[in-house]
Order: sequence, then structure tokens, then C-alpha cells
Amino acid sequence: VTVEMKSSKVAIVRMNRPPVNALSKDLMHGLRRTICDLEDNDVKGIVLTSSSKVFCAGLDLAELLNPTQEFVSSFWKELQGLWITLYSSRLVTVAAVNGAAPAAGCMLALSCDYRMMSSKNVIGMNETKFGLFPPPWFVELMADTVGRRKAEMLLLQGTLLSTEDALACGMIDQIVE
Ligand SMILES: CCCCC/C=C\C/C=C\C=C\CC(=O)SCCNC(=O)CCNC(=O)[C@H](O)C(C)(C)COP(=O)(O)OP(=O)(O)OC[C@H]1O[C@@H](n2cnc3c(N)ncnc32)[C@H](O)[C@@H]1OP(=O)(O)O
Repeated sequence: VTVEMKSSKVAIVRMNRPPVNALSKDLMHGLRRTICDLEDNDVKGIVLTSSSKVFCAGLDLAELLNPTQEFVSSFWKELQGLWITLYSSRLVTVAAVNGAAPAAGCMLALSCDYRMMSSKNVIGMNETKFGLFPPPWFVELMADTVGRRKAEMLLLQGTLLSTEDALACGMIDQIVE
């Protein structure tokens, strides 16, 4: 995770884990630590973005291949901790979604106060496409953002929306070129 101060009050927080910013336990820990440190340093707002062409590919599936029970438990704790920290942060949080944002990548964006996204990208929770259903707090984030019925349809079908469709249903707030 890298931090660039745009002024004394606003920080650009970039996920920097090539190639796709898959959320490993370490990346989630780094993001949470960074947000907490900025909160402690009188910063007012952050822009969460990526230093590569993918915003965030969701959970690191490689790390979740044959994990120990202990690892799964600590991974899960880190994921919940990151979500709680970002969602409940006192900072004004803006997601600058500058690449694909599937699954937990979408969760990160929806946990922010405002979402801008570049065109020709995709965002959504596609978990059902690989036989899983998103955790309840992902579901609530989606329902709070686009409405319960729309969320139900998107989640059941594991839809990844284009930038334009995401704007149309309120999943994002602005398209930025
Ligand atoms: C703690 C226990 C948890 C258990 C879970 C149980 C319950 C919860 C239920 C579900 C929760 C799920 C949340 C998730 O986030 S799951 C992750 C879902 N993510 C995806 O489906 C995205 C998959 N990736 C893509 O679609 C594309 O890679 C992407 C559009 C992001 C980028 O495309 P691009 O063409 O640029 O790059 P690729 O060539 O496809 O990939 C490059 C490289 O990166 C690897 N990779 C991609 N995504 C992941 C990933 N999520 N985790 C790990 N690695 C990933 C890909 O394999 C390539 O590797 P290599 O071939 O170059 O070695």
C-alpha cells in the first residue's frame, strides 16, 4: 500500500500488489493499518485506488487454496477488520475504481462514501458464478447501495456490471475518464 498526500488533509491510498491487487491477508492488514494511521494523523479524507490496471480482483484465491483452519480463521478476521475499518471510518472515503472490481474488490468500493469509476471496466459481486454466495455483510452493502430487489438479482446471477450500467443503477456515483 502506498500513500501520497495531496494536501495536509487528503491522502491517495494506492493498492500496490501486482498484477491484480488480490486481497491477501497481508494486503488487507496493510490497508487497515494505513487507514488507521491516517485517521490518527488528522487527515480528513482518502481516495482509495490502485496503482495498476485492475482496481482489485477480490480475495486472493491462491492464498485460500488448501489453507489450514488457523489461516482461514485469521484471513477471515482480517477481511472483517478491513471492512469494519473502512466502512466505519471517520474519514471521507472515495473509491477511484480505475480497473475491474469483482467480488471483494466491489466490497471495498461499496464500503466507501463515494465511488467514481473509469469507463470500460466492470464491478459487482460475481461469487455465485463460482458456486459461492457472498458473506451477509457484502449482501447488505449491495442492498444499501442499489436497493434490495436489484441487489437480489445481481447477487443471484453474479452479475458484473459495466461502468455505464453501474452508474445507471447507483452502484457508482460518477464516471471519470
Ligand atoms: C477465509 C475463508 C474465505 C472462504 C470464502 C467463503 C465464503 C465467502 C464467499 C465468497 C467471497 C468471495 C469474495 C472474493 O473476492 S472471491 C475472488 C473473486 N474474484 C474474481 O472472480 C476475479 C478473478 N479475476 C479476474 O476476473 C481477472 O483476473 C481480472 C478481471 C481481475 C483481471 O484480468 P486480467 O486479464 O487483467 O488479468 P488475468 O490474466 O486474469 O490475471 C493475472 C494474474 O492474476 C491472477 N489472479 C486473478 N484474480 C485473482 C484472485 N482473485 N486471486 C489470486 N490470483 C488472481 C491470475 O490467476 C493471473 O495469474 P498468473 O496466471 O499470471 O499467474
